Amino acid sequence: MYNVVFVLGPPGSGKGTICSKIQQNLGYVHLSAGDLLRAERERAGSQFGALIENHIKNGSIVPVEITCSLLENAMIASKDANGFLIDGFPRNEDNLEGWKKQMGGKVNEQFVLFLSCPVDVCIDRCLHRGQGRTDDNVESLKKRVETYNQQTFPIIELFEKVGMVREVNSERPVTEVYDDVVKVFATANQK
Ligand SMILES: Nc1ncnc2c1ncn2[C@@H]1O[C@H](COP(=O)(O)OP(=O)(O)OP(=O)(O)O)[C@@H](O)[C@H]1O
Ligand SMILES: Nc1ccn([C@@H]2O[C@H](COP(=O)(O)O)[C@@H](O)[C@H]2O)c(=O)n1
Ligand SMILES: [Mg+2]
Repeated sequence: MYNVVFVLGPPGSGKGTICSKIQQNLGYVHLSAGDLLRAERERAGSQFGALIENHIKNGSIVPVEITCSLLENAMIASKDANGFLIDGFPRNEDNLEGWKKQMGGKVNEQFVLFLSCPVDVCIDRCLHRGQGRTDDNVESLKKRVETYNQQTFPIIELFEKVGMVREVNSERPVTEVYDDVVKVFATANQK
């Protein structure tokens, strides 16, 4: 059974940055739902390229059947990992229900790492990220934040109700954020 940690937080809260450090040091494999969708968008012959780009530009959420299959295929391709960091998923009810349907019984969900950071700081980070993302502009960011507030935060609250959320304030320098995240993993893995 795969160990899974969901990593959630507003756009630009530092999910990818922290996940890549955990991957380097703790042996978890980092799977970013957004990165997998961007790779599928670029894949020659994909039937989903235009649909994915439309959702990404509008900050809306791609149907779970597409995203969950990309995640499961990536997990199968790294089946010897200690565990997986599922970055940016589940983002809404459709994601959560689809995941349960497709992955229920196949995974051990350890906890949800919630990187909390004020939205104005997050937006500023995205606008200065310099990766040429088609959604790092003021118009798309407004929509992404709205989607986060209306659809993703309620999912975090659902996980909170069942005691699965570990919140780390990611407004601080990366080294400080990472130190706290390592403590969260140490506690979870000593059980
Ligand atoms: N703690 C931090 N302090 C300052 N800058 C940070 C911090 N964490 C990440 N950054 C920077 O902010 C930008 C966004 O970080 P990152 O891509 O990790 O966020 P994300 O949560 O994955 O965003 P998205 O949801 O848009 O994919 C990057 O340029 C990154 O270098
Ligand atoms: N579960 C998800 C995750 C992402 N998306 C789409 O990708 C965009 C970028 O995601 P990042 O995590 O890389 O910021 C996001 O705004 C969505 O359009 C998705 O549909 N479902
Ligand atoms: Mg990211």
